[in-house]
Amino acid sequence: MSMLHSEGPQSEYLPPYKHIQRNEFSYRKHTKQKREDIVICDCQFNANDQESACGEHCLNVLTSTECTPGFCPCGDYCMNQRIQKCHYAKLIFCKTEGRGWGLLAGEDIKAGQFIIEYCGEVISWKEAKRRSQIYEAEGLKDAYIISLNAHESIDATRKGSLARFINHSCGPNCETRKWNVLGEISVGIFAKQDIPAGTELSYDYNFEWYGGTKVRCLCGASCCSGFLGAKSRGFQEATYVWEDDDDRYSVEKIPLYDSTDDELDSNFHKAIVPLNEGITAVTENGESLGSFDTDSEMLSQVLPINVEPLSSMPMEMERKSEENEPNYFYTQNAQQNLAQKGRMVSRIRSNSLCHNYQIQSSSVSNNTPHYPNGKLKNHVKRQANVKLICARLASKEACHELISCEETKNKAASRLDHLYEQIRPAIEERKRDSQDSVPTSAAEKWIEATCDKIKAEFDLHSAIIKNIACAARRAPAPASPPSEVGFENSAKYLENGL
Ligand SMILES: C[S@@+](CC[C@H](N)C(=O)[O-])C[C@H]1O[C@@H](n2cnc3c(N)ncnc32)[C@H](O)[C@@H]1O
Repeated sequence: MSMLHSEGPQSEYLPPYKHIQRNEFSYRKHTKQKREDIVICDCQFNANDQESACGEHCLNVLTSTECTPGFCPCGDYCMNQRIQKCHYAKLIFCKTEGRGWGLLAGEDIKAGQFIIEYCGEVISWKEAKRRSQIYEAEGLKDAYIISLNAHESIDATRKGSLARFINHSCGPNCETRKWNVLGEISVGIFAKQDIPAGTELSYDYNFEWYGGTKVRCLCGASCCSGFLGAKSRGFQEATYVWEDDDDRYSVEKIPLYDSTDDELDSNFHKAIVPLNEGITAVTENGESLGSFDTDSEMLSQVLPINVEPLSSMPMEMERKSEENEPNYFYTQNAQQNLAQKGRMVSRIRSNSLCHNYQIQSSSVSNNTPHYPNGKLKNHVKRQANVKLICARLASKEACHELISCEETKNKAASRLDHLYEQIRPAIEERKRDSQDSVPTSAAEKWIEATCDKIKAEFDLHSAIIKNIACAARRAPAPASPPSEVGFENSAKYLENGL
């Protein structure tokens, strides 16, 4: 691996990370795709028709599933293996003003085109929460944890692909989409619109904000919500800044950053830059600084970096380097201006919003209530605390009944979540075309599971009411166990009342 050093004050420090092009599974094994789970499409390669080899009509493409090599009838011509084969768009790595590092399109990108996979370590949701807190305590300002599904996240903080550098915008030109790739879900970054070369790439993080200092969003979009994560419920409940007639910019209580506090000592301005296959570093004059090993472990290179503030969004930049470079680092002239970034404990939700869909995971609710003035109600869906209720019930039988109802309800909820995860890629892929993209058989299963869950919730609540209400009525009488099962006669009573 060749190393380049710069002692000049014009370069800047980038915390090192390991560059990976596949998700790493640290807490569980990568799911091995079973033969019976492989769907073989009926496409046939026709040299005169580009779309024939797994284009948009391919059965697998329609369900956001990549074809499996060795099984696809189109063989090497199959165009539906972009994520697994890392068929990424050309990208330029750059320094932005106020938002740290970013990625630019290194070529014209078409609407709908796959750009790059968001790779990192696949970790459990619990671990993601734990790491977020550690990163915050360590003073890490940038958030790189993205949600993968209801139970897992991708952490690109220490290991990741170049997608980790794509910044947030409230009016983004890209979006995340989930794809089934060889038995696992992958998060791909796709263009929402045609993106000219040199434009900064961005997507809406849909931050799940749950603490830490609020960070002002510097995306520059006209529809900017003001802060990273401002649309998330956690943020709204904490600040009430998200109202219809909103005056969110006048919320004095929200601490903002003073960029002068964030300025680093200029002696420390070095670039330790991650490099991967096909990436070439260039100076602002387009002069190549060399190419680098493709399989380097810790991709840390020290490059001279000059930084220029980027004035407008989207950032149209002049390409100063040679054409036909696959990927490269772009360096710009300018003043040092370190990112005005804030600490936050947050996770980026990748496409977890279902927009107009009726189908949604059991834990998602679109019906967040508002007061008539548009202000968000502090709405927390209360869950019955069965343990607490049981602790106050004298009858073991009553406890068993409640616990069993709760188990049924939990099973129904996790079945619904599981089903939702299966159909989510199809829903999210085609969110603008309604949920017709979900196969009828899957939709039927989903409806059945939803009914089961509603019934289980109803059963639990009626069991609670039955046991508490009857017990309350009988409280003055000496305790006597019920003789028959039935609403009146099955009264299991509270020891002390609730
Ligand atoms: C996934 S990282 C993106 C890459 C990051 N800019 C870097 O230098 O590594 C996300 C972090 O970038 C910063 N960021 C991204 N978009 C931003 C925006 N629109 N406004 C302000 N900061 C932003 C925030 O610090 C955020 O936590």
